[in-house]
Amino acid sequence: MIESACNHIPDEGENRIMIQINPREIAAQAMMEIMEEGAYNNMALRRLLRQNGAMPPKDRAMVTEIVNGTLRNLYYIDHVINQFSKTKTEKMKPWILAVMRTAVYQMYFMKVPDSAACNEGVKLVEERGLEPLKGFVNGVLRTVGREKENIALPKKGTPEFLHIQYSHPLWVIKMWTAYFGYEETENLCRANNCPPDVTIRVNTLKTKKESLRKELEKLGTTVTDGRLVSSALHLKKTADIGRLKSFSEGLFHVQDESSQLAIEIMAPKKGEKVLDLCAAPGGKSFTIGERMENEGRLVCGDIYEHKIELITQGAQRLGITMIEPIQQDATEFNENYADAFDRVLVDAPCSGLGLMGKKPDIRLKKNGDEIDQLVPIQRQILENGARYVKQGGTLIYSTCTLCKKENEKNVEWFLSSHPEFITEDITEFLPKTLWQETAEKGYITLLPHKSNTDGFFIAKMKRKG
Ligand SMILES: C[S@@+](CC[C@H](N)C(=O)[O-])C[C@H]1O[C@@H](n2cnc3c(N)ncnc32)[C@H](O)[C@@H]1O
Repeated sequence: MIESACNHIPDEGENRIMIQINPREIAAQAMMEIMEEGAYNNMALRRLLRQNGAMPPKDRAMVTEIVNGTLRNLYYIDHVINQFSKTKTEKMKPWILAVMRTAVYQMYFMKVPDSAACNEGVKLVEERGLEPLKGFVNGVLRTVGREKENIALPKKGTPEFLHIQYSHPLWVIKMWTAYFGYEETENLCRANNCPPDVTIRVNTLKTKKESLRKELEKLGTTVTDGRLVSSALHLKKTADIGRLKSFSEGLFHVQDESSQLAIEIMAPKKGEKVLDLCAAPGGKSFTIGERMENEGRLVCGDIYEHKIELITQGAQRLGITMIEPIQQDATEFNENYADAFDRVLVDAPCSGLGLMGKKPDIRLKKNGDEIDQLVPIQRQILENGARYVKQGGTLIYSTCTLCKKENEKNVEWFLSSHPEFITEDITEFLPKTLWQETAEKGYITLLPHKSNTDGFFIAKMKRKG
């Protein structure tokens, strides 16, 4: 038999060539793809970690920490580099910039000795054939290491200070200080810079919270209860979630408590007819299906065909058979749905500014222009969604953004043009710590530093009977 390279299993003790994968190189590569090629942070990371699957867990964790941390602190890091480098960051070669940024992150935010971060950075420059720039990188990084305590920052109390100190886009800081005030904005930005827990929703169709908790704890994961919703668990020190047996068995799905709360407020019931108009990748649909005990009708639409597959796969894993995934553009009216649903969810496409803690690359990829394009789409989807609600039925509007134009203003606009809808007091669904005056008026804005969730907006409206 001819033995192929694929089925040859080496004997014990047979010499094997071990290829060392350098986690710092993988991190810099991810940064280059995210910043230069516009790759999504989580996708670039996932792909590079998969391609370098031989890396031990400790190194995988290091790559993730360097990439997420560098993105989370990018404006600050660039501010530091630009203070000590004659060539400014926008003029640097992409690889040099990726190496410098990740090295400064290690020096300033991880407990990596300056000399190690600097030497490793210089090695990465050499290995990519950029030898002539070794001296430059070495010089800037050593100065950056020496001058840690002497970083000049914009004046405290200005938007520019928050922009650099907490690495959030200046336009967002200006918008938030106008909405929430300076102090609240500072607290919000600070909370966005703390690496978030992984939050999951227990699949109540398949298991109980306590038995899942025990299973996860056995693997060394630290598990704590949700703060807003009883079916939520927070996980720390968890391995790659997707590889857990409990995940493949469909005992939970990953979902922030803000999204779980939106469905608590929606309060779907067993046997009802429910429509989720912007459903992919399916998180809220899954929670709805579980709450409905898999009985009734649950139509889940999204405009993108490839995303429909995510809903189908997730529902299969979780054992939610009632879900009817469908590709459709929610801005177009569907006559078949008119007055047909007890509850309709419009979890609208939005600017995502509430996700800056979890997805730090959002800070770097938006400039605010998209907001004016999103508002008419959100309104059109709301307009159609309203027509699908039965008399006496419920309409939920939610977004994962902190932007009045997309949130409160849209609800105000909707109510002013739809006298057949009224808002519903949602206080009963909120823990006391989250009570806000607006809850009585039917809506709530979740701020990460107050609710320990993503930034999120939920409004509940009822069609008069
Ligand atoms: C905020 S995400 C929804 C998240 C989802 N509800 C969940 O909990 O997993 C918004 C979704 O709206 C979809 N979308 C954007 N424009 C749409 C449209 N015109 N019609 C339907 N879906 C749309 C996007 O593809 C995206 O998946």
